[in-house]
Amino acid sequence: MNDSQAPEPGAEGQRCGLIAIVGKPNVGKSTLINALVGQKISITSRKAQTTRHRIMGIRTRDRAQFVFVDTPGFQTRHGSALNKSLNKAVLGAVSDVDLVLFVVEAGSFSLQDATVLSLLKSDIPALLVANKLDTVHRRAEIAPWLKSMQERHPFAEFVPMSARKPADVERLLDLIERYLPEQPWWHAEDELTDRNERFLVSETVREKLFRLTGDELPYTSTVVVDQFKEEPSPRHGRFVRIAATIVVERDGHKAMVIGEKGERLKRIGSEARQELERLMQAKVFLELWVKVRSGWADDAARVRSFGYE
Ligand SMILES: Nc1nc2c(ncn2[C@@H]2O[C@H](COP(=O)(O)OP(=O)(O)OP(=O)(O)O)[C@@H](O)[C@H]2O)c(=O)[nH]1
Repeated sequence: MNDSQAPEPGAEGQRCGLIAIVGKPNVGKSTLINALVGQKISITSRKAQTTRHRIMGIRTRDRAQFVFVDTPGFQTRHGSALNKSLNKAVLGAVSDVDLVLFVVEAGSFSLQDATVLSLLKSDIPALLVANKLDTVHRRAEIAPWLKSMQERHPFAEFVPMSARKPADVERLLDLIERYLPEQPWWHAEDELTDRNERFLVSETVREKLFRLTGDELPYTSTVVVDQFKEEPSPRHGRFVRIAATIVVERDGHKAMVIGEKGERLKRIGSEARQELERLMQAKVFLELWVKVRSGWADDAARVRSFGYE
Protein backbone atom coordinates (compact mmCIF):
# COMPACT_ATOMS: atom_id res chain seq x y z
CA MET A 1 0.00 0.00 0.00
CA ASN A 2 2.87 2.39 0.61
CA ASP A 3 5.40 2.84 -2.18
CA SER A 4 8.03 4.36 0.08
CA GLN A 5 8.09 1.07 1.98
CA ALA A 6 8.55 -1.07 -1.10
CA PRO A 7 9.40 -4.68 -0.33
CA GLU A 8 13.07 -5.50 0.06
CA PRO A 9 14.27 -8.66 -1.56
CA GLY A 10 15.07 -11.71 0.48
CA ALA A 11 12.07 -12.05 2.75
CA GLU A 12 10.50 -15.01 1.06
CA GLY A 13 6.97 -15.91 1.99
CA GLN A 14 6.46 -13.06 4.40
CA ARG A 15 3.10 -11.34 4.44
CA CYS A 16 2.32 -7.95 5.89
CA GLY A 17 -0.56 -5.51 5.65
CA LEU A 18 -2.80 -2.91 7.20
CA ILE A 19 -6.16 -3.89 8.61
CA ALA A 20 -8.79 -1.36 9.69
CA ILE A 21 -11.37 -2.24 12.30
CA VAL A 22 -14.56 -0.24 11.93
CA GLY A 23 -17.98 -0.35 13.51
CA LYS A 24 -20.38 1.73 15.54
CA PRO A 25 -19.64 2.34 19.24
CA ASN A 26 -19.77 -0.56 21.66
CA VAL A 27 -19.74 -3.46 19.18
CA GLY A 28 -16.45 -4.72 20.66
CA LYS A 29 -13.74 -3.21 18.45
CA SER A 30 -11.32 -2.52 21.31
CA THR A 31 -11.88 -5.96 22.80
CA LEU A 32 -11.24 -7.51 19.40
CA ILE A 33 -8.05 -5.61 18.70
CA ASN A 34 -6.69 -6.45 22.14
CA ALA A 35 -7.40 -10.11 21.51
CA LEU A 36 -5.92 -10.02 18.01
CA VAL A 37 -2.75 -8.29 19.14
CA GLY A 38 -2.45 -10.46 22.22
CA GLN A 39 -1.70 -7.72 24.70
CA LYS A 40 -3.73 -4.94 26.12
CA ILE A 41 -3.12 -1.76 24.13
CA SER A 42 -6.48 -0.15 23.65
CA ILE A 43 -8.92 0.62 26.42
CA THR A 44 -12.27 -1.09 26.70
CA SER A 45 -15.18 -0.05 28.78
CA ARG A 46 -18.93 -0.44 28.94
CA LYS A 47 -19.20 3.22 28.08
CA ALA A 48 -19.69 4.05 24.40
CA GLN A 49 -17.14 6.21 22.56
CA THR A 50 -14.08 5.53 24.66
CA THR A 51 -11.84 4.96 21.68
CA ARG A 52 -10.88 8.30 20.25
CA HIS A 53 -7.47 7.66 18.79
CA ARG A 54 -6.42 5.60 15.88
CA ILE A 55 -4.36 2.97 17.59
CA MET A 56 -1.91 0.76 15.79
CA GLY A 57 -1.51 -2.71 17.18
CA ILE A 58 0.90 -5.16 15.61
CA ARG A 59 0.77 -8.93 15.74
CA THR A 60 3.40 -11.12 14.17
CA ARG A 61 2.44 -14.79 13.85
CA ASP A 62 4.31 -17.39 11.86
CA ARG A 63 5.12 -15.68 8.54
CA ALA A 64 2.53 -12.93 8.73
CA GLN A 65 2.57 -9.51 10.28
CA PHE A 66 -0.81 -7.92 10.97
CA VAL A 67 -0.87 -4.15 11.47
CA PHE A 68 -4.21 -3.10 12.96
CA VAL A 69 -5.85 0.29 13.02
CA ASP A 70 -8.50 0.70 15.67
CA THR A 71 -10.86 3.47 14.65
CA PRO A 72 -13.24 5.44 16.80
CA GLY A 73 -16.93 4.64 16.74
CA PHE A 74 -18.53 6.50 13.90
CA GLN A 75 -20.66 9.23 15.39
CA THR A 76 -23.96 10.05 13.77
CA ARG A 77 -25.85 11.78 16.54
CA HIS A 78 -23.85 14.91 17.29
CA GLY A 79 -22.09 17.40 15.12
CA SER A 80 -19.52 18.87 17.50
CA ALA A 81 -15.93 19.51 16.47
CA LEU A 82 -14.80 16.44 18.40
CA ASN A 83 -17.18 14.20 16.50
CA LYS A 84 -16.20 15.70 13.16
CA SER A 85 -12.61 14.88 13.94
CA LEU A 86 -13.66 11.32 14.84
CA ASN A 87 -15.46 10.92 11.53
CA LYS A 88 -12.39 12.09 9.68
CA ALA A 89 -10.30 9.47 11.45
CA VAL A 90 -12.74 6.76 10.37
CA LEU A 91 -12.76 8.01 6.78
CA GLY A 92 -8.98 7.98 6.74
CA ALA A 93 -8.94 4.44 8.02
CA VAL A 94 -11.23 2.80 5.50
CA SER A 95 -9.43 4.01 2.41
CA ASP A 96 -5.75 3.28 2.89
CA VAL A 97 -5.71 -0.34 4.05
CA ASP A 98 -5.47 -3.86 2.66
CA LEU A 99 -8.48 -5.21 4.51
CA VAL A 100 -11.39 -3.89 6.55
CA LEU A 101 -13.01 -5.72 9.44
CA PHE A 102 -16.55 -4.42 9.68
CA VAL A 103 -17.72 -5.29 13.19
CA VAL A 104 -21.39 -5.60 14.14
CA GLU A 105 -23.23 -7.38 16.93
CA ALA A 106 -24.33 -10.76 15.61
CA GLY A 107 -27.98 -10.72 14.61
CA SER A 108 -28.35 -6.98 14.62
CA PHE A 109 -28.05 -4.17 12.09
CA SER A 110 -29.09 -0.61 12.86
CA LEU A 111 -29.07 2.71 11.08
CA GLN A 112 -25.74 3.51 12.76
CA ASP A 113 -24.24 0.27 11.38
CA ALA A 114 -25.55 1.23 7.95
CA THR A 115 -23.87 4.63 8.19
CA VAL A 116 -20.49 3.06 8.94
CA LEU A 117 -21.01 0.45 6.23
CA SER A 118 -21.68 3.17 3.69
CA LEU A 119 -18.10 4.40 4.23
CA LEU A 120 -16.53 1.18 2.98
CA LYS A 121 -15.06 1.27 -0.48
CA SER A 122 -15.93 -1.53 -2.84
CA ASP A 123 -12.31 -2.01 -3.98
CA ILE A 124 -11.01 -2.94 -0.50
CA PRO A 125 -11.98 -6.42 0.70
CA ALA A 126 -14.09 -6.41 3.83
CA LEU A 127 -14.86 -9.18 6.31
CA LEU A 128 -18.08 -9.11 8.23
CA VAL A 129 -17.25 -9.81 11.87
CA ALA A 130 -20.50 -10.75 13.62
CA ASN A 131 -19.27 -10.30 17.17
CA LYS A 132 -20.77 -11.24 20.55
CA LEU A 133 -22.10 -14.51 19.15
CA ASP A 134 -22.06 -15.81 22.74
CA THR A 135 -24.97 -13.49 23.53
CA VAL A 136 -27.16 -14.90 20.75
CA HIS A 137 -29.33 -17.59 22.26
CA ARG A 138 -31.28 -18.53 19.17
CA ARG A 139 -28.48 -19.68 16.89
CA ALA A 140 -30.98 -20.70 14.19
CA GLU A 141 -31.69 -17.05 13.54
CA ILE A 142 -28.11 -16.31 12.57
CA ALA A 143 -28.22 -18.00 9.16
CA PRO A 144 -31.05 -15.84 7.73
CA TRP A 145 -29.43 -12.77 9.27
CA LEU A 146 -26.11 -13.57 7.57
CA LYS A 147 -27.97 -14.00 4.32
CA SER A 148 -29.50 -10.55 4.70
CA MET A 149 -26.04 -9.12 5.37
CA GLN A 150 -24.84 -10.65 2.11
CA GLU A 151 -27.23 -8.36 0.29
CA ARG A 152 -25.96 -5.24 2.02
CA HIS A 153 -22.33 -5.36 0.91
CA PRO A 154 -20.10 -7.71 -1.10
CA PHE A 155 -18.28 -9.00 2.00
CA ALA A 156 -15.38 -11.32 1.27
CA GLU A 157 -16.08 -13.51 4.32
CA PHE A 158 -18.66 -13.84 7.08
CA VAL A 159 -17.27 -14.51 10.53
CA PRO A 160 -19.73 -15.13 13.36
CA MET A 161 -17.57 -15.12 16.50
CA SER A 162 -16.89 -13.85 19.97
CA ALA A 163 -13.92 -11.57 20.61
CA ARG A 164 -13.80 -13.17 24.06
CA LYS A 165 -13.06 -16.66 22.68
CA PRO A 166 -9.38 -17.22 21.87
CA ALA A 167 -10.13 -20.00 19.35
CA ASP A 168 -12.42 -17.66 17.39
CA VAL A 169 -9.75 -14.97 17.42
CA GLU A 170 -7.12 -17.35 16.02
CA ARG A 171 -9.54 -18.48 13.30
CA LEU A 172 -10.10 -14.84 12.37
CA LEU A 173 -6.33 -14.31 12.12
CA ASP A 174 -6.12 -17.31 9.75
CA LEU A 175 -8.74 -15.69 7.53
CA ILE A 176 -7.15 -12.23 7.62
CA GLU A 177 -3.74 -13.65 6.70
CA ARG A 178 -4.99 -14.66 3.25
CA TYR A 179 -5.72 -11.02 2.43
CA LEU A 180 -2.31 -9.63 3.38
CA PRO A 181 0.03 -8.91 0.46
CA GLU A 182 3.22 -10.91 0.17
CA GLN A 183 5.92 -8.51 1.25
CA PRO A 184 8.53 -8.19 4.00
CA TRP A 185 7.44 -7.13 7.47
CA TRP A 186 7.47 -3.43 8.27
CA HIS A 187 8.11 -3.83 11.98
CA ALA A 188 10.33 -5.82 14.29
CA GLU A 189 8.85 -9.12 15.37
CA ASP A 190 8.35 -8.04 18.99
CA GLU A 191 6.90 -4.60 18.27
CA LEU A 192 3.35 -4.24 19.57
CA THR A 193 2.42 -0.71 18.78
CA ASP A 194 3.97 2.32 17.16
CA ARG A 195 2.41 4.61 19.68
CA ASN A 196 4.91 5.93 22.17
CA GLU A 197 4.87 5.55 25.90
CA ARG A 198 3.37 9.00 26.49
CA PHE A 199 0.33 7.77 24.64
CA LEU A 200 0.29 4.60 26.72
CA VAL A 201 0.25 6.80 29.83
CA SER A 202 -2.76 8.86 28.73
CA GLU A 203 -4.67 5.73 27.64
CA THR A 204 -3.97 3.93 30.91
CA VAL A 205 -4.99 6.89 33.08
CA ARG A 206 -8.09 7.37 30.94
CA GLU A 207 -9.08 3.75 31.37
CA LYS A 208 -8.78 3.96 35.17
CA LEU A 209 -10.61 7.27 35.14
CA PHE A 210 -13.63 5.83 33.33
CA ARG A 211 -13.61 2.57 35.25
CA LEU A 212 -13.52 4.25 38.63
CA THR A 213 -16.07 6.98 37.91
CA GLY A 214 -18.63 4.63 36.37
CA ASP A 215 -21.14 6.09 33.96
CA GLU A 216 -21.27 9.53 35.51
CA LEU A 217 -18.33 11.12 33.71
CA PRO A 218 -18.91 12.37 30.14
CA TYR A 219 -16.67 10.87 27.44
CA THR A 220 -15.33 14.34 26.64
CA SER A 221 -13.02 14.12 29.68
CA THR A 222 -9.47 13.59 28.54
CA VAL A 223 -5.93 13.13 29.81
CA VAL A 224 -2.95 15.23 28.79
CA VAL A 225 0.59 14.16 29.64
CA ASP A 226 2.51 17.26 30.78
CA GLN A 227 5.80 15.66 31.68
CA PHE A 228 7.49 12.37 30.81
CA LYS A 229 11.04 12.19 32.03
CA GLU A 230 13.30 9.22 32.21
CA GLU A 231 15.87 9.50 35.01
CA PRO A 232 18.87 7.33 35.71
CA SER A 233 18.35 5.04 38.67
CA PRO A 234 20.96 2.53 39.79
CA ARG A 235 18.37 0.94 42.08
CA HIS A 236 15.49 0.41 39.65
CA GLY A 237 17.14 0.16 36.25
CA ARG A 238 14.51 2.34 34.64
CA PHE A 239 12.81 5.21 36.44
CA VAL A 240 10.18 7.41 34.78
CA ARG A 241 8.72 10.58 36.25
CA ILE A 242 5.32 11.45 34.81
CA ALA A 243 2.89 14.34 35.36
CA ALA A 244 -0.52 14.23 33.71
CA THR A 245 -3.66 16.35 33.81
CA ILE A 246 -7.19 15.03 33.65
CA VAL A 247 -9.19 17.66 31.79
CA VAL A 248 -12.90 17.77 32.62
CA GLU A 249 -15.68 20.09 31.53
CA ARG A 250 -17.31 21.15 34.81
CA ASP A 251 -16.51 21.81 38.46
CA GLY A 252 -18.93 19.01 39.31
CA HIS A 253 -16.92 16.58 37.21
CA LYS A 254 -13.73 17.68 38.91
CA ALA A 255 -15.22 16.91 42.31
CA MET A 256 -16.36 13.54 40.98
CA VAL A 257 -12.86 12.65 39.77
CA ILE A 258 -11.19 13.77 42.99
CA GLY A 259 -13.70 12.00 45.23
CA GLU A 260 -14.13 12.30 48.96
CA LYS A 261 -10.87 13.45 50.58
CA GLY A 262 -9.12 12.82 47.26
CA GLU A 263 -9.67 9.06 47.56
CA ARG A 264 -10.80 8.45 43.99
CA LEU A 265 -8.01 10.42 42.34
CA LYS A 266 -5.54 8.59 44.55
CA ARG A 267 -6.91 5.26 43.41
CA ILE A 268 -6.89 6.24 39.74
CA GLY A 269 -3.25 7.27 40.15
CA SER A 270 -2.18 4.19 42.00
CA GLU A 271 -3.91 1.71 39.66
CA ALA A 272 -2.53 3.52 36.61
CA ARG A 273 0.97 3.58 38.10
CA GLN A 274 0.96 -0.14 38.82
CA GLU A 275 -0.21 -0.99 35.32
CA LEU A 276 2.34 1.36 33.72
CA GLU A 277 5.16 -0.15 35.75
CA ARG A 278 4.20 -3.54 34.39
CA LEU A 279 3.76 -2.37 30.78
CA MET A 280 6.89 -0.22 30.64
CA GLN A 281 9.01 -2.41 32.91
CA ALA A 282 10.08 0.60 34.92
CA LYS A 283 9.66 2.19 38.29
CA VAL A 284 7.08 4.93 37.75
CA PHE A 285 6.39 8.10 39.69
CA LEU A 286 2.99 9.41 38.58
CA GLU A 287 1.58 12.78 39.53
CA LEU A 288 -2.04 13.52 38.54
CA TRP A 289 -3.84 16.84 38.32
CA VAL A 290 -7.45 17.68 37.52
CA LYS A 291 -8.37 20.78 35.55
CA VAL A 292 -11.67 22.22 34.39
CA ARG A 293 -11.77 23.41 30.82
CA SER A 294 -15.35 24.01 29.84
CA GLY A 295 -16.65 23.52 26.32
CA TRP A 296 -13.47 22.15 24.76
CA ALA A 297 -15.32 19.48 22.84
CA ASP A 298 -16.87 22.20 20.67
CA ASP A 299 -13.71 24.12 19.99
CA ALA A 300 -12.01 22.86 16.83
CA ALA A 301 -8.62 24.42 17.56
CA ARG A 302 -8.48 22.89 20.99
CA VAL A 303 -9.53 19.49 19.78
CA ARG A 304 -6.60 19.66 17.38
CA SER A 305 -4.19 20.73 20.06
CA PHE A 306 -5.10 17.66 22.10
CA GLY A 307 -4.01 15.51 19.23
CA TYR A 308 -7.18 14.06 17.79
CA GLU A 309 -6.27 14.75 14.17
N1 LIG B 1 -20.59 -10.97 25.47
C1 LIG B 1 -19.64 -10.36 24.75
N2 LIG B 1 -19.28 -9.10 25.06
C2 LIG B 1 -18.32 -8.52 24.32
C3 LIG B 1 -17.66 -9.19 23.26
N3 LIG B 1 -16.77 -8.33 22.71
C4 LIG B 1 -16.85 -7.18 23.42
N4 LIG B 1 -17.78 -7.28 24.40
C5 LIG B 1 -18.16 -6.25 25.39
O1 LIG B 1 -18.80 -5.17 24.74
C6 LIG B 1 -18.50 -3.92 25.39
C7 LIG B 1 -17.94 -2.92 24.39
O2 LIG B 1 -16.68 -3.39 23.93
P1 LIG B 1 -15.54 -2.42 23.38
O3 LIG B 1 -14.45 -3.30 22.92
O4 LIG B 1 -15.24 -1.34 24.36
O5 LIG B 1 -16.33 -1.78 22.15
P2 LIG B 1 -15.84 -0.71 21.06
O6 LIG B 1 -16.52 -1.09 19.79
O7 LIG B 1 -14.37 -0.60 21.04
O8 LIG B 1 -16.52 0.60 21.62
P3 LIG B 1 -16.12 2.15 21.37
O9 LIG B 1 -14.80 2.36 22.01
O10 LIG B 1 -17.24 2.84 22.07
O11 LIG B 1 -16.13 2.38 19.89
C8 LIG B 1 -17.52 -4.27 26.51
O12 LIG B 1 -18.26 -4.39 27.72
C9 LIG B 1 -16.96 -5.62 26.07
O13 LIG B 1 -16.52 -6.41 27.16
C10 LIG B 1 -18.06 -10.54 22.97
O14 LIG B 1 -17.59 -11.22 22.04
N5 LIG B 1 -19.05 -11.07 23.75
